[in-house]
Amino acid sequence: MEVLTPPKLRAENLVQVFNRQEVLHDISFDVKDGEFLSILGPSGCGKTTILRILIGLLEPISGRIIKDGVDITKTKPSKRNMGIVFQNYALFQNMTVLENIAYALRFNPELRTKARSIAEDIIEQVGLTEHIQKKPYKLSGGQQQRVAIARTLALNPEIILFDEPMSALDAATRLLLREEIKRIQGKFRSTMVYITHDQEEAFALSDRIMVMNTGTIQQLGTPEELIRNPANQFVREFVIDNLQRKIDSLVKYVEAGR
Ligand SMILES: Nc1ncnc2c1ncn2[C@@H]1O[C@H](COP(=O)(O)OP(=O)(O)OP(=O)(O)O)[C@@H](O)[C@H]1O
Repeated sequence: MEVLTPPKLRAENLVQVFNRQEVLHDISFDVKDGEFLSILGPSGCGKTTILRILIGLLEPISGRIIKDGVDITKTKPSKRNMGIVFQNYALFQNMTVLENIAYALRFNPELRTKARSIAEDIIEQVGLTEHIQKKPYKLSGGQQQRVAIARTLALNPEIILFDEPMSALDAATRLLLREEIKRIQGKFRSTMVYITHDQEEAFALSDRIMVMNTGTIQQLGTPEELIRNPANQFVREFVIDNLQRKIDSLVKYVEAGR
């Protein structure tokens, strides 16, 4: 007999209003344990608002957040066992890489006594050992973002949320960091929710993609389902046509070099 376990995370009928404008219209979705789910959509469609509600920085006007079957809608962010990686890294510039990570651990009673060794271990795992005593401003954008990811991983959260973590980086660094995130997910098996407006990034990283526009879910499916069976005109244009244009320009570029 199949045992029904609740999803790792469930958003139920979320509604959000800013300045009397409804920006999220009855949003419901599940994230499975160990899944990499991207939320993909154009600027202003409500992606960051969903993320802020998931982590507890914002209370929805109505709707619930359920983690492992437990209602956490009113639980403080620090008690949700979730981590977040922001687009601007949010590192302390006056602290070294090691101090940045160890500092995050100081607030966790179970981890604080082992802060230094946990920090050193995680820094090694993301390949930053040679930079361990450097201040963030001495590092490239990609390296700084790896420090921010390491800091989140060090706290061993069950769920990691990413808010457009690559948007400040150049194309080559984005590719490298994308590989790094994929590797980290394979290794740590954490559940990840990743916000992006970049179709290629969502397709490269995700088990499933939730496509949004103007505060509504347009489609939620695997990359293959989206390609084979786009739910509507918006998904066709925003996702499929954009990807096709990228492929076409790549082909032209390669042919021009022959
Ligand atoms: N604190 C706020 N006060 C007023 N309006 C807000 C606030 N936060 C977001 N909004 C509005 O809510 C809508 C959704 O914003 P949100 O930041 O969630 O979109 P997004 O998809 O993450 O966009 P982007 O990719 O540009 O960050 C937008 O119209 C935005 O202007």
